[in-house]
Amino acid sequence: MAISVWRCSLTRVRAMWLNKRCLSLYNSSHGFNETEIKEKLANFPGGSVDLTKGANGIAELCVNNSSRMNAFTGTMMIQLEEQMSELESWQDGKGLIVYGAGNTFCSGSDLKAVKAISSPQEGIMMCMFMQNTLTRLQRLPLISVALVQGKALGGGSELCTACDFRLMAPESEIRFVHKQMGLVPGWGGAARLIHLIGSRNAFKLLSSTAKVDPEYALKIGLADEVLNCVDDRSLEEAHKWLSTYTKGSPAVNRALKKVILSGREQKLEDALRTEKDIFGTVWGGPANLEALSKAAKHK
Ligand SMILES: CC[C@H](C(=O)O)C(=O)SCCNC(=O)CCNC(=O)[C@H](O)C(C)(C)COP(=O)(O)OP(=O)(O)OC[C@H]1O[C@@H](n2cnc3c(N)ncnc32)[C@H](O)[C@@H]1OP(=O)(O)O
Repeated sequence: MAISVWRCSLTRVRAMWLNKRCLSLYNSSHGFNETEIKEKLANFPGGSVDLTKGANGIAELCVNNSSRMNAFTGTMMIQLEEQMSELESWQDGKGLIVYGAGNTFCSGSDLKAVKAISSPQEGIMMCMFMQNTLTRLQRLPLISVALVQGKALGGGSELCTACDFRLMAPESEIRFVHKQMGLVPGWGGAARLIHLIGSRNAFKLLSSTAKVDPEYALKIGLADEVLNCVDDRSLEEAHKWLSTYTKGSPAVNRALKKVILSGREQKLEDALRTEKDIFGTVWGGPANLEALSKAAKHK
């Protein structure tokens, strides 16, 4: 009995490890040493990244370092990565809301930590670590939405581009300030921004470091909705907005996200084949059989 439990958990750990390797961009073959960068990041503590998984299949991920406008310390970067593993294996999950504590979103990486990680080699390691994590966020089998209140700056603006959708509260702003810091985005924000708003608009935002307010974000397709509320009520509003898209069973929602991801990331022929495979996982499944038994009419 004990041996079979041990074997089972070993298989689960191995599956999680393989899953993570598949979903990430960089591994040891790219010169990436995750253990080394995690040891380095652990030297910069403070704040937390808190995950709450709701019984309705919607999780909330809170970037929480309010005395520093929710800047990412080293330990928060590690926690964000760990929360991705938790969400990847959440079979009942359908949606995710990413938001910041204390009515602001996130002011990027903690400048105190960044100063201490100033060699290009270490910078690249941190960049690979965060690209891996944000790529895993983007590839979660959940519909993800960033709730931007207050400011999303630097790495914070990059974080919000890793979600499927962005909701902006009144008076909020998204700002790619990297150029003013003598940098370019490094957490994958430039590549994702181009996909979202096209290279001309992305070029303008990155080179001007302009503040993007909710109305302009909506106009260029960076935001999906401008909310009416601020404070705690905006989280409620975000739940309501997301619920329009997460109706139905977790299995169908997750399958839907997978076909969107393959269409987004793969060549057309490969995406079509993936779509066929995913279709096979829901055809004749419980949700499909239930809908057929009701002889649904879509009036
Ligand atoms: C690839 C990502 C990229 C990288 O790491 O390579 C980055 O993300 S670089 C970081 C980009 N972010 C910034 O440069 C933000 C700098 N901060 C500001 O511009 C302002 O603080 C602002 C606009 C976020 C807020 O201004 P406001 O006047 O409303 O508040 P305070 O300035 O008084 O801020 C309160 C408190 O928070 C500390 N703070 C804010 N941001 C950071 C940060 N990124 N790292 C560390 N600490 C931060 C700020 O210093 C204040 O603390 P205090 O002890 O009172 O000085």
